[in-house]
Amino acid sequence: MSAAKVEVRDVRKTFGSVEALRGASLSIAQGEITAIVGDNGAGKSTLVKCITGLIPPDTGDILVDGSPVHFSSPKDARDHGIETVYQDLALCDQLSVWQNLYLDRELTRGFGPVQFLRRRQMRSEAHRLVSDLAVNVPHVGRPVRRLSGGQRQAVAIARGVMWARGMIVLDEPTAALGLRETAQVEGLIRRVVDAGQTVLVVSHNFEQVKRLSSQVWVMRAGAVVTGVRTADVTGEELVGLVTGAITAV
Ligand SMILES: Nc1ncnc2c1ncn2[C@@H]1O[C@H](COP(=O)(O)OP(=O)(O)OP(=O)(O)O)[C@@H](O)[C@H]1O
Repeated sequence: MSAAKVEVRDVRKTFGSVEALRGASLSIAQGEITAIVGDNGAGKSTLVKCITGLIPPDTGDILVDGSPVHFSSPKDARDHGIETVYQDLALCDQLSVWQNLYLDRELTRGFGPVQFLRRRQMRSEAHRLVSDLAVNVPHVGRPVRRLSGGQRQAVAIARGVMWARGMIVLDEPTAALGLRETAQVEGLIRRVVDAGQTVLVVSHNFEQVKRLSSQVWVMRAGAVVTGVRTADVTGEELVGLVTGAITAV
């Protein structure tokens, strides 16, 4: 299945007495970069976790390409074409770039219990992907621990591109990066969309949201309070929408 288009309708989630989501709704358009912004505690991570199968909503619907889905694990979301790049990146430091790209999804050949890794094929396909996306890594055989923060983020995104069949979710993709590496990762995110994927990005960086996204949803106190085309809003207005100083543009 592919996840070209995702819709969230009236999703609620409570943790004990905390209402993390109190009826959140939004839509994610195919082939675009959609951003979610909001202050600390607004519910962004919780909403993203519901979309990516990490936690189930209490009530409400998530629709993938128009059909309701019920994810009980990230694997369910992946089976629907949704790949997630979490802030911790989930890379294995001692393994190489290509081994990380195939982590837990290694290509094998053989019969029954006797399986061999297709190392050469994985390495060459990893090399092709990294070249096609112009990922800035020295070579795919290099251990990930020897890469910079930006290069590690790029490897994690490339892994998402490799396995996604429709949508990639990026949680604060450049939070830990300097200016130059941020620019490189933003370039990569644009190429992900050029390669036909849909991107959902959570970011605290309003300038980045302005540079990257076509649509932005604003969350406040567990609800999605407004959605605008990014071109129609200034950075200042975005800040106002997030804080509640303004309610519409
Ligand atoms: N596992 C949990 N147990 C209890 N409360 C939680 C849990 N996860 C989130 N919350 C609460 O739900 C609310 C929304 O949190 P969430 O992490 O979704 O916000 P956020 O917008 O992603 O914030 P931030 O930008 O700080 O990451 C907060 O009040 C938070 O404390």
